[in-house]
Amino acid sequence: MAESPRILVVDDESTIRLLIREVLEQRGFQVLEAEDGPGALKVFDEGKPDLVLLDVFMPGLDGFQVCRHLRARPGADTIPIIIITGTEDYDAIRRAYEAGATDFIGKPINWIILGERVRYMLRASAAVRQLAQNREFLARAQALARLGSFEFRPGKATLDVSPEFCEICGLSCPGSEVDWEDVIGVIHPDDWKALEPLVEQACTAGICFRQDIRLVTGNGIRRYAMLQVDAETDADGAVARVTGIIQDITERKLAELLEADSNRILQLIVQKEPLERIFREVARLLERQLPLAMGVVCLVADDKVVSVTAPGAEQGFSEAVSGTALSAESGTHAAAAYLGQPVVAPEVFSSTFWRRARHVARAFRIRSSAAVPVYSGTGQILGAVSMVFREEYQISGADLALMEKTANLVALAVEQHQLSQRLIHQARHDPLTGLVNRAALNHWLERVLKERARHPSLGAYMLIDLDRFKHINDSLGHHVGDLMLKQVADRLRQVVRDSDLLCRMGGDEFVLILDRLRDKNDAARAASRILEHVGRPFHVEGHELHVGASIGITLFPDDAVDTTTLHKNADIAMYVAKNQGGNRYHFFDGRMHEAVIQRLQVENDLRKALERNEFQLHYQPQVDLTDNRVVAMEALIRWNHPERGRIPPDRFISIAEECRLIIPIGRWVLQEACRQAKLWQDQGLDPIRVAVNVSAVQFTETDFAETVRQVLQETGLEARWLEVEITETVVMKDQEVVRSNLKKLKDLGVFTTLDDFGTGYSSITYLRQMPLDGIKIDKSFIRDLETAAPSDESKNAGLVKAFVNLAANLHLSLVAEGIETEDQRRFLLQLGCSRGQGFLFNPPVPAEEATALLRSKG
Ligand SMILES: Nc1nc2c(ncn2[C@@H]2O[C@@H]3COP(=O)(O)O[C@H]4[C@@H](O)[C@H](n5cnc6c(=O)[nH]c(N)nc65)O[C@@H]4COP(=O)(O)O[C@H]3[C@H]2O)c(=O)[nH]1
Repeated sequence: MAESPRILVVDDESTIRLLIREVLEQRGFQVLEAEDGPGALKVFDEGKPDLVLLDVFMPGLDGFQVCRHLRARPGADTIPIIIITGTEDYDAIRRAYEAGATDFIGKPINWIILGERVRYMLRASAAVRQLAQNREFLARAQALARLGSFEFRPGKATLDVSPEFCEICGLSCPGSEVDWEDVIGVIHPDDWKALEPLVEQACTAGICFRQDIRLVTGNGIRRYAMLQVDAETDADGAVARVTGIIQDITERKLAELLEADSNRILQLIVQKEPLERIFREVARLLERQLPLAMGVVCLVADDKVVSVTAPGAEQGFSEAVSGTALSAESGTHAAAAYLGQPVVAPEVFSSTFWRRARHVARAFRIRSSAAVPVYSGTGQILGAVSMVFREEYQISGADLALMEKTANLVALAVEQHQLSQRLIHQARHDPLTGLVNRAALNHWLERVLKERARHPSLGAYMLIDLDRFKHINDSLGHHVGDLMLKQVADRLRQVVRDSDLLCRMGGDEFVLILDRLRDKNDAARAASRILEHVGRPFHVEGHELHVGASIGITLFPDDAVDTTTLHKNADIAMYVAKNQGGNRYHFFDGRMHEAVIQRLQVENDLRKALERNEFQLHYQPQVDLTDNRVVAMEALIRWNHPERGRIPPDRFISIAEECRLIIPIGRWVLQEACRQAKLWQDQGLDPIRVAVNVSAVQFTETDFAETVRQVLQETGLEARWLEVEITETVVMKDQEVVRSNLKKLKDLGVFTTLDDFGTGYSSITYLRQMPLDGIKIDKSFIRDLETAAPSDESKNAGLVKAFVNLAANLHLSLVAEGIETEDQRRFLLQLGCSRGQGFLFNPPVPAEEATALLRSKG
């Protein structure tokens, strides 16, 4: 049950006090008494009454004074104090109110209404207390929600505002009233432009609105606020009052801004915008979040600050910071990057982080600063994000967290940039040599050609193709080949000037573009230097390797002004250089074109020749030099071209080899020769060996021996009647494959001979290692034998003698080819060579004639 209200009765007359007690206790109140002022204050403090009945006239402290003392007590402002005074004593009544009395009761006291009066006063004071409490709650709630309220009458120069309104706007509002002028003064001018017509409409037409605005307060700190405005109309429909709330939405707005800014920066990163532009946005993001700060983004490399982006900085700031060596004392940016951790300097001039950079701080009026390092995904420090303040500023944990966020954006941008730089580099460069590739060359050349169209000057397009590289690749493997190409690229780099462009087109083909030449001799000199550099021996994994180069040069704009034609021209010139034995350069000449076109024509026709049955085999006998008996037949291919007549093998074999058509053609030769040899046997002729020339390209196919086995099987010829002639270039190829194929042929029972012996490089070691059956001395050694008497020690005679001895030592059969005269035959016999081949005995003839020959001389 609620306790009954306590009433303090203060009167110096004890009878009055008694009477009042009587009346009030009957009505259920508790009564406390005091007979004078000091006693009243004491009882008030101890008894905590809910209402005070106070007589005005008392000795010592009178009622007015007691009333003032009571009101000054904490919590006493809402306690009803009823002054007892004379009814007609208006002066006392006025003074009682001034002293803080709630009401008065006139003397003589009307005892009947006293109780009612007290009860009413208690109820009223409870209501007032409740109201005050509500108001307090509201104010607290508004403060919590950062919500302020205001109202104004249209046309009036002031607004009535709540304390929170003032707090949000940064205004002092005495009497809860503020001038419109002051309010407009804190609204961002751009936002007021948008707001003014809305306020106008609210005042004139009662249109409600809601609007976000920016507030710029005295110390420059911006806040974001949301306004919601409502209008009340009077009975005539005219706007009587406009009320509204203002809410501080800075936190939410900054979070939204942060998200929007971050998203925009991410988009810039994805769009691969320049780093400088992205960093500017990052700095601006920081400044939008912390308007007092200046955002700075630094990149570091080689322990130095290499780039500084600070859009809000005064001129000269970036230059002053750029190049700073990283240390813990050269400013927070350098310290964060140096230490790899966040660094804060609340007071720059006493901070050790600025010890060696105070001049910068002084020059740019920096008072506080903080920085965080920018880490890459792999833990490498890329730079620092920092904020500097021109006022002293206490950097908070939230500020550092914000900087960390932006540092992540910077890291992302840098990594994305590095990645795209790498991709661009990869797309434009040859991974093996690091030189630019074909695509980049075309791009560059097109630009140069366009530029030259406006400002003509002489340039050269130089196609460099290595000689004998394929041989190195085939024999020593791709690994050695690759290392060799790298070394070639390095040597070419030494020759070129900065303004030239060196490119690897693929394989062993390089292009060098020389721009702005004085004359074509400049290009010739460059080509000579290249030949000289590339001609020196290379040392790769213990091998000493020799390659040369064939260089084709074409000039622009003289020969052509487009990339395709320039390349074609250089290719033709290179081809000519190669055909002349390589290790030389050739300038393009319009007449070369015809020759190359012809070559291409041959290649085209060759492709059709097999199916059109245009090949034929001729046979040339090998004879016993003592009695001219035919001991073997060499099959030699002929091409009967429908338009160009008979084309000798020298004119098409190498082309067929280059385009690998030699493989099907060679198989056809093998098949046809075996078929013919078997036919001769079937025709009752004495069996003889048929010798077939096998190209290096064909022989180094790993399944060559298998092809031979199949052909023998298909034609029914016994292996011992087949002779395979390979040249020394074959032996120099991939020796493992060659040895293995020779071994397989030997196992099959096929006879193998080394053709054109003496023209190549085959050493005796090779000969010993290769399971061969015979050698065939090249015709060039036979040519001058006739002029030398047997006793003469002519060079060739000596060599042939040596070959004879070598063959005997290695148990190899020996044949001499190209015997044209009787003297040569005799001489060879004297030297110990008993087998030969040549026009002296018979030129190569078609199969029918060869058959007749066998019939007559077999
Ligand atoms: N000066 C002179 N030359 C003589 C004499 N006796 C024969 N010859 C020629 O010397 C060449 C001998 O063939 P090779 O050295 O294997 O040289 C051959 C061989 O390397 C190649 N060849 C021919 N047929 C084939 C074939 O079916 N396949 C392959 N891969 N190469 C072939 O073409 C080369 C040239 O063949 P051919 O024009 O038929 O030329 C033949 C032949 O006609 C002579 O007394 N004096």
